[in-house]
Amino acid sequence: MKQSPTLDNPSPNPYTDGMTISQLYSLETLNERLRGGLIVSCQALPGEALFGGEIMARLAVAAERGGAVGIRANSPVDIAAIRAVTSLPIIGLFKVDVANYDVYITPTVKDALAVAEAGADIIALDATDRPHPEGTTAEFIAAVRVATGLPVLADISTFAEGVAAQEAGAEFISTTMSGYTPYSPQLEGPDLELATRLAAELKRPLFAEGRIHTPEQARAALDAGAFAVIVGGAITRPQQITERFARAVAAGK
Ligand SMILES: CC(=O)N[C@H](C=O)[C@@H](O)[C@H](O)[C@H](O)COP(=O)(O)O
Repeated sequence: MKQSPTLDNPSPNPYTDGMTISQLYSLETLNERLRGGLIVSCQALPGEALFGGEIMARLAVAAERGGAVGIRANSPVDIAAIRAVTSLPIIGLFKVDVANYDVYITPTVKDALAVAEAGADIIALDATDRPHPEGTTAEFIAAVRVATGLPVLADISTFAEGVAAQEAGAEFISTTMSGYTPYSPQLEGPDLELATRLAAELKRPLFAEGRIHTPEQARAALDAGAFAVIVGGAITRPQQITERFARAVAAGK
């Protein structure tokens, strides 16, 4: 039986074999491994109680043991720490603020290269129609694919952005940004309507992501046609989970 990697007994790390940017998985293998599965996003920003690569690595190990088929992670430090303890596919991103721009998920080619060098298998980036610091959204997607040699996951907020990202060459599309651009619906739960419409339209795999808070919602996203689901806060952000419980408890006072 395959032993789950642990912090004390990590998986072999292909990124220490003298390679900088390398592809652990072919696109075909990534598709096979991720199809129909749960990807767990392990993220904490500076200022959050769980911030730090070692803690994110522990969350990733817990997610793998629980049945996750992939991990989504932010920053080269966190990605490298997670890469050292798991061989699950990693969707990597780098949240960086750029002056005068609203986009912050892997906004430049330099950020994408840092994510690739840390050991990510897929580069997640903002593929909304908002201004990007390095050319149009389509030009940026193409530049990241060429520079890193890795597949791109386009974080979009609308149907049109999803279609445009596929046309620009993105290998995967995710509904990540629905609710986080001023022109997309501001829903409390997941945007399952967007997932349904895009899954029916796109040839490339569509991930449902954003505010999936229950196993039932995750299942509903797959039933709506999503290729896989990405769940973050509901699994890995205890402060958010506590806040929901605390609100519910307070409501009964
Ligand atoms: C909008 C944005 O910046 N989303 C980020 C993308 O990486 C993360 O903060 C989210 O946690 C992730 O998308 C998963 O979503 P949720 O935590 O709701 O399950």
